Amino acid sequence: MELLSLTVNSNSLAVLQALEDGLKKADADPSVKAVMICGENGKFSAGADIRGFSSPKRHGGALGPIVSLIESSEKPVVAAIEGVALGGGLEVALGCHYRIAHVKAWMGLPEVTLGLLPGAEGTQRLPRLIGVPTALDMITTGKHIPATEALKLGLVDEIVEENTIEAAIRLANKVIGQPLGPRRLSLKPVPKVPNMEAFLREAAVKVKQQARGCLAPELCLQAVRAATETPFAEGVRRERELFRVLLSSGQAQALQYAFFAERAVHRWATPAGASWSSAAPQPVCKAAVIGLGTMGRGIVTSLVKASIPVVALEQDLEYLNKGRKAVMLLLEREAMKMEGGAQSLDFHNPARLQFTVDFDLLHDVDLVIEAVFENMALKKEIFHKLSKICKPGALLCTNTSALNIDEIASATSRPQQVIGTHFFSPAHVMRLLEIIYGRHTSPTAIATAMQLAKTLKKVGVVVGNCFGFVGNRMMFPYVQQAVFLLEEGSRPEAVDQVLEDFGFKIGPFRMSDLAGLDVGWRSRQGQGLTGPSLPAGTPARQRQGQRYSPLPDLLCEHGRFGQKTAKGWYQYEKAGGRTATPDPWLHSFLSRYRDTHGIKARFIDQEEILERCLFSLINEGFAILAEGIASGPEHLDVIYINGYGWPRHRGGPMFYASTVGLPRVLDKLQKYSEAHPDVPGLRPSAFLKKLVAVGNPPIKEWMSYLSQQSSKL
Ligand SMILES: CCCCCCCCCCCCC[C@H](O)CC(=O)SCCNC(=O)CCNC(=O)[C@H](O)C(C)(C)COP(=O)(O)OP(=O)(O)OC[C@H]1O[C@@H](n2cnc3c(N)ncnc32)[C@H](O)[C@@H]1OP(=O)(O)O
Repeated sequence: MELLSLTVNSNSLAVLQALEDGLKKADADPSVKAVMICGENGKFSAGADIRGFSSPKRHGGALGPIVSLIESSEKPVVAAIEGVALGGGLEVALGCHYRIAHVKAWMGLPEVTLGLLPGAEGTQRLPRLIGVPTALDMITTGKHIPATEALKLGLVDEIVEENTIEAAIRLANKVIGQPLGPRRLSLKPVPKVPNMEAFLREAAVKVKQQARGCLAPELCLQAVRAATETPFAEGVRRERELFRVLLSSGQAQALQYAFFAERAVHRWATPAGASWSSAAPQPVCKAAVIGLGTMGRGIVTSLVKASIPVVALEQDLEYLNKGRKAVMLLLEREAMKMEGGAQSLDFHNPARLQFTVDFDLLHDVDLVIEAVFENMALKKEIFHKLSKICKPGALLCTNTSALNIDEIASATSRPQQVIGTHFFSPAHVMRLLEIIYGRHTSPTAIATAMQLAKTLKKVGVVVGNCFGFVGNRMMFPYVQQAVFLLEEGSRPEAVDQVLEDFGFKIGPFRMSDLAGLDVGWRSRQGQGLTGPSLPAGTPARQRQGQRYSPLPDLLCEHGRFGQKTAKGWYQYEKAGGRTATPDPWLHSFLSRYRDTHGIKARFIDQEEILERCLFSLINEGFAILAEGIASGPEHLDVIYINGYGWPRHRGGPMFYASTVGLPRVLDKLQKYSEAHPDVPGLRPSAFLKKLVAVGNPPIKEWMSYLSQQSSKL
């Protein structure tokens, strides 16, 4: 026997044991001259079993000593990397003396995205191999890189287009007898960077800024710093120490929950019994987008990037030309980020992207996404037209953030093919796609929309039809509380600061200025909450017996729409400016408003701001679950992480509630509700009360406490 081949697919304990046994056997057998390590089924390894980290039987630090064992082998060890080599998988490869990869393989150390750091000596070996700046970037972002880039960085020795294993065996045979010392990464010095200390200091500031309260990137940096300051063995000790800190942090649990939640939402189901397991998607070979406003432009860009031919339609030539210019600009920018540039997207080819004002050109598309503004009458008119023009079987999607899917579907002769696809702005960037089924939507339509999400590299989450669906419905009470807090004595910058310190990318007032206050104003006018249709004599701060704040309406009446008018909850340097500055005008406006309404301003502490905003949002989440609008808390959490800037390291609002403890959430809601009896959003939901009454079960058991009958769908 000249060569021993070992397979290492997932780093389960059994695989690790087999790896150790194999290596020891190879070392002891004089007929073995070299060792090749590969994966099974075309994949090297996706790293440690993530579920193992939360298992009570977890086996701490099991992989590092095996990587050392590989490296210290007296016989050359070659890694044959196919598919992926991630996390512990790449660390195993780093212990090998040579690495050879298939051209289509991907590599990375994504532990940071799970709230951890590479815990099998990867933070010490990678900087020695590819240098500190690149290693630090890979370790603190967790990004996956293609084999071609890995070759350029020196992470692999060779890439092949054909059989990786045969190529690895050839390489192993070639290097038999060559000295192994220079191939052992633990013996290499870390390549020098001019002024390493200044480099690391600057990197630490950047990492901290980007982490927004997430611990793992900072500790990753500390581990890499140890590689630059201490001998290998000391660095490994430091890596283990930091790994243990992260492993026991709540953040790692939240991030690992988020990892599995994003995969769980693929397995969608509706209360009527339709599900991913029995529904098959229809192919989408050609699509159309109606409306080239902000949303339509992003959606067209997304489709073109996913290589789906698109017909883009506007109401007249003026709007069409404006939309075309904007789409072309977006596509040029996207193409510049891609390897093949504009050619790879081929968007100047009319077979790939066609602009028109002629509805008849939609006769052969497989899917239409209507993205006109939020006006029910207009949407119904368009859907009526579509059901006459589009071929039978074409999926008719509406991009709406709140409107009733059933009412839109009622304008067509084929409601089973009508579905809501709620994109988030900018639609070519944001990962979330909320997919809303109506009363008549077919399982095939849902499966096709989910497949579309995957093709567009988005996370599709299937939800039921109600005002605001899941995301915006939970957002309403959150924003409402934020505004009530201003009435009672707080300021926009104070509220935003608390929520940004919690980890939100942007607080509710900065968000409102960015989105435009006029959007909500139009919607409230449509609902008769403000504007000319409001009955005379309606109290300023009450609607249907409930507390209402006219503050956002008053700002709109003053022409303060946010960034676009240079004034909103903040002031900006110019119309369209991005730098929010607290506005003295707004502060005195708030004082006058309180005086007018006889409100005595009080100091509101950070705890109250956080709890009233977050717990009212969470409370709505429990109501949504109880109504069967979403099939589990993970769905709500995935929506919030990917669409609303919720800090991923807090796992989403429902996971966060589970970490705070449901009894505490309930207690606080009860307290705030007693203080504000005219605010239904603070009244604890029946489902939350039930979960507390049954003893605060773990999040994965929540749905089992809902009886079938409680679902309204
Ligand atoms: C080591 C012994 C185990 C005991 C633990 C004790 C720990 C102490 C030892 C410390 C050593 C540290 C070692 C190391 O530094 C730490 C790690 O390696 S952490 C893991 C790092 N790896 C990753 O983050 C990869 C995660 N996976 C992915 O990115 C993707 O899944 C993929 C591999 C790129 C494939 O993508 P897709 O083709 O799109 O497929 P899916 O994503 O849908 O996945 C399919 C299916 O597989 C499940 N899965 C994937 N990877 C893992 C994994 N590493 N552990 C567990 N499960 C995994 C995924 O959840 C899907 O299943 P589903 O959820 O749908 O049922």
